[in-house]
Amino acid sequence: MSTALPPKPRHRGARSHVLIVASEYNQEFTDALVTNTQEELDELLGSGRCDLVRVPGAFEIPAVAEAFIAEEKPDVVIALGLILRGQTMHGDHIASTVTETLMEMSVRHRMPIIHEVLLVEDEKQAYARCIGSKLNRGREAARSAVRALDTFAQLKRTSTRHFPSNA
Ligand SMILES: Nc1c(NC[C@H](O)[C@H](O)[C@H](O)CO)[nH]c(=O)[nH]c1=O
Ligand SMILES: CC(=O)[C@@H](O)COP(=O)(O)O
Repeated sequence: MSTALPPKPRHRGARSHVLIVASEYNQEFTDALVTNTQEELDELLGSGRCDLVRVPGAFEIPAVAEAFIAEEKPDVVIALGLILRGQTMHGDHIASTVTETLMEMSVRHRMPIIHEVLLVEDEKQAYARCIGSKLNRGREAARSAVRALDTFAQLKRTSTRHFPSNA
């Protein structure tokens, strides 16, 4: 287990468009994830556009993110959700298919998609990651998004092979 959040990055890029897609299931925890992500983004990015879309459960995150990517072309997507392991494998199935789909989308669109759709054993683990400050995955998501934005912006500036519109 990681016991420390990544350090706060310093954003060097231009105004960015961030899209947060967050599920509502386990709402006490997912609302806290959203709030922590938004607060950290405000601090790190300052200006820029940040849209928030809520969906019923984690399973709905990839399809809605895909639709918004096609329509709105954000610079980065942050996926937030909380899957509490139940008595069956249902939660595990959701977690693995969401993980695989988000990765596939990130590679296909060549854009950063930050994955904080958490799979936890119990409410204690959920509290520590969504509400507590030490392991907060909302804060972590925002920091990862800002770092990824800078990495992709740098790549776009220098690469004409991967981004032919630079040529
Ligand atoms: N059990 C959890 C779910 N289940 C709901 C699914 O994500 C989905 O909405 C449903 O199967 C209809 O397609 N979702 C979570 O986000 N967290 C859970 O713990
Ligand atoms: C309904 C769900 O998605 C989830 O809570 C599954 O729980 P369980 O595995 O106990 O049926």
